[in-house]
Amino acid sequence: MSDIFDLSDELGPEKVLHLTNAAAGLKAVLVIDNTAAGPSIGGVRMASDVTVEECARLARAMTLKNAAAGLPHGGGKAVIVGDPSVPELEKMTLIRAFSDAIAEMHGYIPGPDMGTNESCMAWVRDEIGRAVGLPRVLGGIPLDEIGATGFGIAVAAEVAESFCNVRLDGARVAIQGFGAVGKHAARHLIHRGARLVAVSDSGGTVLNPGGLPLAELITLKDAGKSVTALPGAAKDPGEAAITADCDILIPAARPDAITEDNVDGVKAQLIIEGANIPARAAAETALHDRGVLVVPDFIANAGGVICASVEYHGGTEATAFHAIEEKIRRNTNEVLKRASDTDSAPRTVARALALERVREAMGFRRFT
Ligand SMILES: NC(=O)C1=CN([C@@H]2O[C@H](COP(=O)(O)OP(=O)(O)OC[C@H]3O[C@@H](n4cnc5c(N)ncnc54)[C@H](OP(=O)(O)O)[C@@H]3O)[C@@H](O)[C@H]2O)C=CC1
Ligand SMILES: O=C(O)CCC(=O)C(=O)O
Repeated sequence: MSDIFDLSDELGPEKVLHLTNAAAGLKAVLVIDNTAAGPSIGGVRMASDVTVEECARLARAMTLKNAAAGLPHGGGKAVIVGDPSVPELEKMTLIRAFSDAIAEMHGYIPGPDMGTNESCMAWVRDEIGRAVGLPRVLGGIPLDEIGATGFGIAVAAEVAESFCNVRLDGARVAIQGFGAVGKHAARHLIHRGARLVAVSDSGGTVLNPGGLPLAELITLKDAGKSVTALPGAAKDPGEAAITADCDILIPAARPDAITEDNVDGVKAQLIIEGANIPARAAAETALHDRGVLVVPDFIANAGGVICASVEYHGGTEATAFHAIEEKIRRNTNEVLKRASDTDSAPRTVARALALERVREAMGFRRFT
């Protein structure tokens, strides 16, 4: 970064905080991007190689996502440097130290993201009194456990059927990342007639053109194993899910999974972005130019934050699913229709729609 304000533009970030606590081994970053529409909501990511830039890009994605979904919340995100699979006591210490460090940052409401879950959010709430994606016993709606985002992905895919040549019934689906988003997206797409042909996690990829067994894959993950432990499937140690022979690709892991280097190998005709910022801009442009329909992250994966917002405002699980279905169906349809009418990339249209809402909200502030 050549200038410390390189990350800034007219929207934000409002705050970029480095949080450290040597005694607890804490190294974390919080980015509150924009709070014009209300206090920011966004997940807490725990991974060994997270950066300030990744956090800022994710926080901006939340600003756009929350605005596109019409939520009374701005965007923020936090990252904690660390291995999410450390023993529970170690993880709890880190999460509690992180919570303590953000206690006064009332413009940020933490939720779960990669490497954190409902229990982590319970520890955050215990420390500072605010968090979403809480366990049921605390009155929360455990958004990862119920698969709020995966459900929204399937709704987006259903809408996308009308804008491309892919039919969910019989479609071959490849999923990168088999965590909270990936496995529930798989479940809901299979329910709609699709066949899972490739799945990956950090251990590698398993492939079977005849279909992979969802229940067995989930059992392996629940037992702390990699999907590559599945017997009887072809295996690849790397990122073969991205270039697998399939009709629908769901990237549901880390940012920048689809790049200029692998985009030519992508065979899917429809990509529903489950992860945040899973494709480099140039790669997404190349896909659009080739006629591949890409439903952008902040439209397709809004299920989690819609659920989080419903929880924060006292709603029920049933209300959350209703809101996810209604908002994602309407937004995906609006974005894909406008994109088709104007021959534009869906992301261009979606961004304009979200920015319009953020700017309108900013117009009500004393300092806009
Ligand atoms: N949870 C939610 O509601 C939402 C999540 N998202 C985004 O979706 C993505 C996934 O989140 P979530 O499912 O919650 O995270 P989880 O931590 O539950 O799962 C992440 C999955 O990705 C896998 N993974 C990590 N690195 C790689 C890699 N290089 N190649 C393939 N797989 C990999 C992990 O493997 P392993 O199991 O081996 O660790 C794990 O299966 C993130 O980008 C997140 O920001 C977006 C909206 C909402
Ligand atoms: O607040 C949450 O945990 C869910 C929202 C989120 O982080 C996301 O959509 O990426």
